Amino acid sequence: MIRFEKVTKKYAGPGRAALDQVTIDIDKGEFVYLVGQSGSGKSTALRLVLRELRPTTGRVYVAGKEINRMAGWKVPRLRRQIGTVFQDFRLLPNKTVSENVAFALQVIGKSRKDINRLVPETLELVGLSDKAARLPDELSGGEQQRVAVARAYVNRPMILIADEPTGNLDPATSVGIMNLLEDINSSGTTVVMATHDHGIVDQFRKRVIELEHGKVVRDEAAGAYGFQH
Ligand SMILES: Nc1ncnc2c1ncn2[C@@H]1O[C@H](COP(=O)(O)OP(=O)(O)OP(=O)(O)O)[C@@H](O)[C@H]1O
Repeated sequence: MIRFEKVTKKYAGPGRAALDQVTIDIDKGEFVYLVGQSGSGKSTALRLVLRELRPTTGRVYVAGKEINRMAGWKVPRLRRQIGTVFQDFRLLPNKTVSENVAFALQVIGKSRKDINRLVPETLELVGLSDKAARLPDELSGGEQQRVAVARAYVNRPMILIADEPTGNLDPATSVGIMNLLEDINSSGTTVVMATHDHGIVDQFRKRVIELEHGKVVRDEAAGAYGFQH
C-alpha cells in the first residue's frame, strides 16, 4: 500500500538529509507506528506519502503508483484517499461538529444525499452523535480529536495518517482515540501513526518503525516504543 524505495529527502540549505536511503514496505491493512526522536524524519516521511514533498532521490509508491511522477492534477485524487489527523486537531472553529465533518465531503463534491448518510454514521462511530450541533471550542480535547478522526475517516480512505494524534491528550483520553484508530484499521484502512507516546506504543502493540537521523534503525512487528527508553 505504501512503499519507500531508497528514499532520500534533503531540504534546501546545509545539514544532513532528513531521510537517508529509507526503504519501507507497508501492506494494506497494517497498523504501523513511526517512532524516533524529534527531527528524526517522521513528519517528512508522512508528507512524502501525501506528496506535500517529493524525494530528492528514490521512489515513493502509494497503492501501486509512483506518486512523485504523478501529474499534478491527480494529486487531489490521491489525497482524497488518505485521511489525516494531527496533534492540534485543526478543526474549523466556526463550524459545528457535523459541519466540520460534512465539509470534508463537500470539498470533494459528494452529493447531499451521501453527506446526509455518511456524517451521522461517522459521528456515531466516534461516539459523538449527541454533540453534532456543538462548536469545537465547546468540546474537550479528546472530543475534538474524535471529530478530527471522523473528518479523516468520513470518506472511508484507504490510508489514515496520524501525526502525534495523542500528543495533546491525557493517557485515558489517548486510549479512547487509539480504540477508534484500531476500529478504523479493522475495517481495512491502513494506519500510519507518528508518535512519541511511549505509553500508547507499549500498550497497543503494533509494527514499530524507528527512525534515527533519517535512517530506519528498527522495524519490528508488535514492538515496544524503544530499547533505550
Ligand atoms: N521545511 C523544512 N525545511 C528545512 N528543513 C526541514 C524542514 N522540515 C523539516 N526539516 C528538517 O528535517 C529533519 C527531519 O524533520 P521532521 O520534521 O521530519 O522530523 P520529525 O521526526 O517529524 O520531528 P518531530 O518529532 O519534532 O515532529 C530535521 O532536521 C528538520 O529540521
